[in-house]
Amino acid sequence: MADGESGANEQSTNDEPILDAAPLRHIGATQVRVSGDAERTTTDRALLQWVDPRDPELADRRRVRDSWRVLRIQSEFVAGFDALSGVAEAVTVFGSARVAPGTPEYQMGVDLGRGLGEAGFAVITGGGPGAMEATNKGAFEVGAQSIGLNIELPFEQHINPYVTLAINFRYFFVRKTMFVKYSQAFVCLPGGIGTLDELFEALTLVQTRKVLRFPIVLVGRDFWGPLVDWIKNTLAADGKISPEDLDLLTVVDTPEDAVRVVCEKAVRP
Ligand SMILES: CC(C)=CCNc1ncnc2c1ncn2[C@@H]1O[C@H](COP(=O)(O)O)[C@@H](O)[C@H]1O
Repeated sequence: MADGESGANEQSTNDEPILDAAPLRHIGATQVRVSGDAERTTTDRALLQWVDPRDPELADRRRVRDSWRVLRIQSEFVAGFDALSGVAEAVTVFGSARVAPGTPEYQMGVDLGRGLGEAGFAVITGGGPGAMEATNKGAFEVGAQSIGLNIELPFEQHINPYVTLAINFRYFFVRKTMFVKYSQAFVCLPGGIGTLDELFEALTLVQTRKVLRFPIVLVGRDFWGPLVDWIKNTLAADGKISPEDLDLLTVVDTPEDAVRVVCEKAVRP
């Protein structure tokens, strides 16, 4: 039987509640499911698992499971909408999971969270460590709503302790919808593949005008400059994007500048 399609594996992730939306009141509280099994499956993995359709038993099992899976996906959307419906003005911040506390990059996240919080925004992050934690910390310290949209991962994962509203998602694509739907702007701190994925998803939505007037701010000119140069000198020069698409990104040097750009460009009620 293919990994991720076994009843035992399904059991291990699906007995748990889909999400915990109750506010966390204390630093140190966590609401995320953890597992000591480093190789446990995840719901996303089970969904995307390839199954040999020439094996009639497996193919049949997949057909039935995938049909029912739709209801689980639906319930995750419903629960996410429900938990976040009261969020008024928010900014989503992306950034590396690997930034260590005490470093200048971590401090940049803290300053960004503080600045956004002081400007009246709730802050939404992926709820994980590194830049996510730093940003939630800054928001938390100034009493702003500090939201963490956590994702089930195949290894042990804790939501960071500075989140006041924690939501645990099984499906990446459901979680990504929430990042966009409940914020007025995206700010990207330096990051890796996860951050780039989130940045380019946002860019695509703005470029195709699925999302209107949605500033995307990149903090750290040294880090982001070469990527922006490549976008300009290769993508635009080669006609793969329009020259005006370059205006979709704003690169700044400091968290203070990022907050200023968000305040200038985001649509606020
Ligand atoms: C130590 C470690 C790898 C923990 C991973 N734990 C995570 N928890 C929550 N969101 C995450 C995590 N890893 C990646 N992401 C998502 O991808 C981005 C960071 O990925 P990266 O480090 O740039 O590529 C974040 O904005 C977040 O939304």
